[in-house]
Amino acid sequence: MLTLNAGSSSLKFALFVLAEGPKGRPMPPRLRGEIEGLGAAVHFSAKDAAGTKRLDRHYAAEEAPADAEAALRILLDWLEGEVPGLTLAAIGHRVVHGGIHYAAPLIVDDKILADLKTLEPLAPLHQPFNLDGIAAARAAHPEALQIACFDTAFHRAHPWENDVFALPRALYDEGVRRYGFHGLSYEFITRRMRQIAPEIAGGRLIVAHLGNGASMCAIRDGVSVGSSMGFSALDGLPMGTRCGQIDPGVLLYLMQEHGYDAKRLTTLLYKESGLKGLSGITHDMRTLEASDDPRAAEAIRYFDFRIRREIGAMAAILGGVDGVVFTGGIGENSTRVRAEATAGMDWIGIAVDPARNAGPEMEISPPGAKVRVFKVPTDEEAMIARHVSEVLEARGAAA
Ligand SMILES: Nc1ncnc2c1ncn2[C@@H]1O[C@H](COP(=O)(O)OP(=O)(O)O)[C@@H](O)[C@H]1O
Ligand SMILES: CC(=O)OP(=O)(O)O
Ligand SMILES: [Mg+2]
Repeated sequence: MLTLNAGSSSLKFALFVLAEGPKGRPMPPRLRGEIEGLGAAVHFSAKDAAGTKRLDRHYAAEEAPADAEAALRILLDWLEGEVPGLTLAAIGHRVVHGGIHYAAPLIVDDKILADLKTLEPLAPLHQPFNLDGIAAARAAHPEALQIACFDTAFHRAHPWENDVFALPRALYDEGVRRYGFHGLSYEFITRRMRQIAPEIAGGRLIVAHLGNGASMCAIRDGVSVGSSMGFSALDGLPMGTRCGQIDPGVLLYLMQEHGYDAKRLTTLLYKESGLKGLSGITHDMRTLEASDDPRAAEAIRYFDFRIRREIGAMAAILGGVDGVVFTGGIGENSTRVRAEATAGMDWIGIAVDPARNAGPEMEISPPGAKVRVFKVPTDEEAMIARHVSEVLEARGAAA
């Protein structure tokens, strides 16, 4: 089984060997890796099950894949060389938007693919690549089932007040709702917290998935009750190139005074804003942290401020907080962001211990803290693999 996870700056994958027998859960991945830094400094790395590097390639700008589609072609070619004659039972895809109709993982046929295409305008940085990925994977591996796992699924049980915008009802009925994304990551973290901190895993958790796309989720008793992302993957926190929450009056102003149309607005909001727009340098947090340009520091300052603000909002949704979890490329790796995004939050019991924050342990709050704070690596690939196994098992049981 192969899993594919096209993010806005990366293509992550894992290749699993399915265990024998009808209850065969996937073994640890035989190969896993990512093509990351798309749009910046592209790097393709892969490891085998023993953790041995199989590939570690940095691309020069002129030969680098420009987007997830080009990255997928490189990945499929490389896999073919690595495992000649590879046959796959299933390819599990992260599909960012499932709309109103799709939540549970499912086998994709032409009708479903066409339905999912209608959601492309709601997630232009992801959905087209996710769906082109399904088509390309099907062409390369016609023997495999293509199984879609939706980023919106984990949030579908949102209470009504977190599912609506205060717009006329007909728009809600049409599907203009606050879906929320990064659901595979939140689902993984929810399960992982049962192992790491079972005492609070069923309590009130605030999870910050901070990658090139960034969102936060309020989780009570393992269920999403609030999300910072909404109808599209634009709302909430600022991101690599996306604006995050914005006054809709700004959009009206740009249309009226600057003649912006939908295409121009899409480019502005999805590709030119966020950390990239504010810094004028790059969307990439590593590069911003290494820069001494004051605009880089300002962009990070705004990012951290919005996380603090959202932590306050999530705590209000939950009526208090037992644990805060940082995950995603930035959440897992940036000591600075974790420190600054929790600075001055002692009033709510949230604090990060500087030595623990910089160290290898997952728990980073001071010993005995009222609110426990963690950095936990996410694994969307493992979550996709689990869902794919379940679909295959159900199919086997039905046959
Ligand atoms: N060591 C690090 N310190 C700070 N930021 C990092 C580090 N490693 C990765 N990042 C940042 O993580 C982001 C990518 O996160 P990731 O979750 O892989 O993105 P995607 O949304 O494409 O899935 C980039 O901004 C990258 O610079
Ligand atoms: C939904 C989203 O923004 O995903 P990613 O962070 O992987 O780009
Ligand atoms: Mg991602």
